[in-house]
Amino acid sequence: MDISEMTANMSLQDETKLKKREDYIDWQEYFMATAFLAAKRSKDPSYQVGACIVNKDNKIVGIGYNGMPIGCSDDEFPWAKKTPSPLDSKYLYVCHAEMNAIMNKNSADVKDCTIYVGLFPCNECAKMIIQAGITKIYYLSDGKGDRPSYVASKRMFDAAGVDYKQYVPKRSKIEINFNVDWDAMSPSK
Ligand SMILES: O=c1ccn([C@H]2C[C@H](O)[C@@H](COP(=O)(O)O)O2)c(=O)[nH]1
Ligand SMILES: [Zn+2]
Repeated sequence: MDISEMTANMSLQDETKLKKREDYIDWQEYFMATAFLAAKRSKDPSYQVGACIVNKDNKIVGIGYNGMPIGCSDDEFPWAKKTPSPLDSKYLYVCHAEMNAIMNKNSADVKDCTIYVGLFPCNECAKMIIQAGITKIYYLSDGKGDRPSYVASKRMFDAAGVDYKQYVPKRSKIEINFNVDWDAMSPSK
């Protein structure tokens, strides 16, 4: 056997020793990160909320973020909170992330699905979640939890048997780096 054959055999042995990566993101990290990525599309200057709906097969069936309805320009409709007239604040117009995720569904329905959200759902979203048949919620923050709207959400979820759990992330951030050196990733190099 010459040296080139030996080297070829060595690398073949090395190849067979290759194990799967260990630092991959798990399903929950993937779904919550997807919700957070969607939130980055939001134009709301105060709260960017994302939602990701997942079925029993771990397939994503809907994604949404808080934004103005179709045809209602992000530049023309208001983003203000406190205004003399309610017509000049965002509240009468903005579609919430959960509602958009449900409306954007790519499956016949979202029955028995799980929704991942950055912020605990408000009462209006709670109604939509219940009516859509979603049975589980993972939320990251319950930051507005003491407000009546959020107390009402919990009351409705408890009555309707919708399970809600705070998602505790394993890591504080997941980075997306578009600057990948694909050649350096090849194990044969
Ligand atoms: O369940 C919810 C609750 C709120 N949002 C969105 C709606 C708004 O764009 C912001 C909240 O703005 P505030 O001025 O802090 O009330 O968050 C949502 O998408 N889902
Ligand atoms: Zn809402």
